Amino acid sequence: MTASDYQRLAREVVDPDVWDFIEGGAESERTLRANLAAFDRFRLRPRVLTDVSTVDTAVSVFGTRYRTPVGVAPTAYHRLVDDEGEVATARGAGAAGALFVVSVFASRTLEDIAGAAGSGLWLHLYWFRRREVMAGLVERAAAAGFGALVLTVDAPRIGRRWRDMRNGFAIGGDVAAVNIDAAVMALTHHSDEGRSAIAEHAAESFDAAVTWADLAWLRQRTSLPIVLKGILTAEDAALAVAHGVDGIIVSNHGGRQLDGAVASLDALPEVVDAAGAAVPVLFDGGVRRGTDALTALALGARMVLLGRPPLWGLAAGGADGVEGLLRTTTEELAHAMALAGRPRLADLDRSVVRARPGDER
Ligand SMILES: Cc1cc2nc3c(=O)[nH]c(=O)nc-3n(C[C@H](O)[C@H](O)[C@H](O)COP(=O)(O)O)c2cc1C
Ligand SMILES: O=C(O)C(=O)c1ccccc1
Repeated sequence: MTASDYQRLAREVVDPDVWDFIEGGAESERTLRANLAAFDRFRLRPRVLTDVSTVDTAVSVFGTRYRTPVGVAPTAYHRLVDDEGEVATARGAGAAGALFVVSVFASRTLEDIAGAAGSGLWLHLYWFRRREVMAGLVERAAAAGFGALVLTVDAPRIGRRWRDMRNGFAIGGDVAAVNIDAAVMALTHHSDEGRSAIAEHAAESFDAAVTWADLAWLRQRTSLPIVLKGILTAEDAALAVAHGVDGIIVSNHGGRQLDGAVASLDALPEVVDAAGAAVPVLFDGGVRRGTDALTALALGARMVLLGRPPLWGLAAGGADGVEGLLRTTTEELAHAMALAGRPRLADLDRSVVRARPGDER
């Protein structure tokens, strides 16, 4: 009935090393915990007698309408938890009318995923040293009907995730990043205790030298909207707008990158203020309930994305599990909107929330 029910069911069926990979964060996992705790420092200010007989959760981004502002964040290798992988996720998200951001490390082809999608898909990219690999992906994404590109900018290298390093975590069996040249991917399958194959692969293949100026290269290659994922400061939000990006995702990568980084929710207001009305600001990190989504939307997010919860849904029940997880969270949001006296997303603004008494800054 709730995300935590899916989490409990998923834990029973997922391999323990894969579970650590999904659930874990970087280093002391302080930012991972902070993402969740941040929501508890806000309280809601309900209004009454506003006619909440119908509640509308529909939202448009880049000209596409979604039935819910709760979408799926990019997460790698869905076949680790379900044989159909991203194809099942796409079916589930489509049935819920939700956005699905497909990871460049998806374990099904972009074309198969697009064939199963019933709602919008965006493609996430890391900046690879081999730019021809990126160029090829950008072309395929456009041909397959993806609606935007999401460039993740908080991972010039992969965070130190002690759980994965202790486990010698590697992508095993017949799971693979099938959209990327096998030669680029070889390292990902080599398991060695004390090291994470994913981190080693990234060190080889990601270009840590990219800067704002390089965005022009990507801009030149596509007419798709470009969204930067992993912005946590007003300074970088202003630079993003100045460099012509079309959207921003406030994110600390689910606490998997810079440990000690600000909780995602705490970064949201300054990014929204710096971006102004210029570009949509989306949000991820720690959203587990409808009231969490309501809080982030009230602080200015156009949409909220879920990282781990859809993987719980997928592991627990395939496409139906993803759909159920998204529907449940959306119903919780609609319920909270009704009880808060704000039946439309356009009614959500900062007057919906206040700091918990004792936590005023
Ligand atoms: C298993 C897993 C894999 C992920 N893979 C990617 C990825 O390939 N690219 C990316 O930008 N973010 C990736 N992320 C981060 C998510 O997109 C998202 O930022 C984060 O999970 C949101 O936090 P939440 O899990 O608290 O909802 C991954 C997260 C998890 C848990
Ligand atoms: O981005 C991540 O969090 C992540 O886990 C990952 C997965 C595969 C390749 C690179 C990073």
